[in-house]
Amino acid sequence: MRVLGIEGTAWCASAALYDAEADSVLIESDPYEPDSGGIHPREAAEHMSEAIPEVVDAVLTAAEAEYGPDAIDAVAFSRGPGLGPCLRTVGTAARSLAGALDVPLVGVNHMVAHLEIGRHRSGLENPVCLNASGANAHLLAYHDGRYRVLGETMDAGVGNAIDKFTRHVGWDHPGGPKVETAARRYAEENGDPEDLLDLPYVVKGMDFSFSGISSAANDAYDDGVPVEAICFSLQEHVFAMLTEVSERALSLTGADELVLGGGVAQNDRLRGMLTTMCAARGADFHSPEPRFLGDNAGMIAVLGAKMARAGETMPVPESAVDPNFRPDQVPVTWRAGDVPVARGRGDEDACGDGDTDRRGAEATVEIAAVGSDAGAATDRCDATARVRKRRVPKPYRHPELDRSIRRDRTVSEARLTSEARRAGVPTPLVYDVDVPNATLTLQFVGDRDLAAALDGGEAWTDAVGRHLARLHGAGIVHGDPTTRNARIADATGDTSTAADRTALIDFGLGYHSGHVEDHAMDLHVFEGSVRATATDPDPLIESFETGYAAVGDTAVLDRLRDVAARGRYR
Ligand SMILES: C[C@@H](O)[C@H](NC(=O)OP(=O)(O)OC[C@H]1O[C@@H](n2cnc3c(N)ncnc32)[C@H](O)[C@@H]1O)C(=O)O
Ligand SMILES: Nc1ncnc2c1ncn2[C@@H]1O[C@H](COP(=O)(O)OP(=O)(O)OP(=O)(O)O)[C@@H](O)[C@H]1O
Ligand SMILES: [Fe+2]
Repeated sequence: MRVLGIEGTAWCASAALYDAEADSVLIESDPYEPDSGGIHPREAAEHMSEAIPEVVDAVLTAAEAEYGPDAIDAVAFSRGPGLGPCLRTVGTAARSLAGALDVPLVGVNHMVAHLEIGRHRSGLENPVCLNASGANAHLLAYHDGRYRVLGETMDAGVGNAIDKFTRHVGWDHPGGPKVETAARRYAEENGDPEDLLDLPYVVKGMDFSFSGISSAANDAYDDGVPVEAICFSLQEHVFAMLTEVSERALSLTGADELVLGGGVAQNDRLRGMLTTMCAARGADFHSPEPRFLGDNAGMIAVLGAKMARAGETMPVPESAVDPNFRPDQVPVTWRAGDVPVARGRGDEDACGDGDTDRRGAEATVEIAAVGSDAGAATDRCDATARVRKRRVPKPYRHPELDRSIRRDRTVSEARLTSEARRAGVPTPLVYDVDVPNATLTLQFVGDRDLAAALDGGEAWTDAVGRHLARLHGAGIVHGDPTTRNARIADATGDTSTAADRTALIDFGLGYHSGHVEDHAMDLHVFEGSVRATATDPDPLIESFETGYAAVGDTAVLDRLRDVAARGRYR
């Protein structure tokens, strides 16, 4: 099968020919380069009108020269997300070409194409995918016929966040490559600088935010901080955030493969951090070659071929473009029969057979009976046992950022675990806090992570809802309430209520806030983790919300709807 792909969601007018038998890809692209500032939608659309026919013509001519008049078996195009006027130009071109050639039409989701190209090029079967592009940033994993969004930016796309800073300092679009060059020069000239600017580092579960860091970088520039120093710190913070959430996604799903995609994936420092993180976890990492990273029609043609083969062609009347097309709206029929990536790791038995070590995304956890050395094998996993949780240094992170993150999270985890307990939320007792070693000694709670008991676990999710409501009532935000950060006791024969046998752990991302928005974000994180790992998430989410409503403020549930709707691409 040979597919002609067309891309033109924002800046890159591109056409490609994918020959599936030979696995070869020919790409012709013509980028729009704004004279000043960022992308102007009207200018971008004008560029598409001129450039799309030219790149399509070039590819079609080359195809027919090589394969004759029947060179093309299908036409694939980017249906969204992207800028409406650009998408419409591409859609019109694709429809008329499919009509003229009398071949089927395939409407491709641009974000799914960014991730599928990594899977295709690497041969990795079931990876977690980090899309780091201009207008987007999200983590995706295949589960039950869809790519689920495990985490995403709460505001700007990662490239746009960087470009916002370069516009402020008067650099041409795109700014990302210039920041990379300036940061590299700064590192070389200063011999791996020890100091970093103190910029916002915001992760909430597997979601993250860039709006604060763009503004802080602009302010630093206005205050006279050298621009290269800002570029260096900006990269260290932004890419560490993306690497941290990727590690959380691997940990939550139990996956051991990661692929990277999108224009920002061309950045060496980002690729370096992800390589280091994956190596430390024993996971495989792949990032395709640069021509498949920034927007390009090659990835559209490759996914188009997979979709066409699975019968995912569309009649012209149904082929309208969609500027807000989300990756999780796409039925992933070309992977039918694949096992879900989200296996859930919580089914490891933390108490059995001397399995005393656990490894989360951030910390190593050792379990020990009282009186024995932490780390020694034990069968005493009851409430008298202790866990020693140590936040290990992360070699991918700049050492100063790493130190401050581990210290701050250790301190807040100790404080908030105790405060939550005083507010009536079951949490472990805190026995010891060793700040220099980022180590906590905590009471052992529960028998299993909730992640391992989700099937039919409505009573447990109801309990988590109640506990979060009580926590929020006390002005505390958990910050990372996933199914791996709730422990349940179901093997004790205990007849007390599920709420009494459900405990919250891991308050390291917690903080004080009475804001409805912050409380709603906690609910959003929990529901995201249920959706990512449960076979049948809806009843679990329903009972979670019922539990929350029974104890807490229903305005938070109303705001949750807004938070979920806002996690759409701007
Ligand atoms: C919807 C679609 O139109 C959009 N496309 C898009 O954002 O273009 P993409 O090619 O994936 O990414 C462009 C971004 O990638 C950044 N970029 C390119 N090279 C970079 C580098 N070496 N370091 C950092 N950022 C880089 C640019 O600054 C720009 O913000 C998307 O995929 O979100
Ligand atoms: N107090 C505790 N009682 C029983 N088990 C615990 C306790 N603390 C941690 N664990 C176990 O260790 C695992 C990792 O701990 P924790 O979540 O605190 O670390 P983490 O590195 O932040 O992990 P993650 O990224 O998975 O949230 C938990 O999922 C749980 O199984
Ligand atoms: Fe893109």
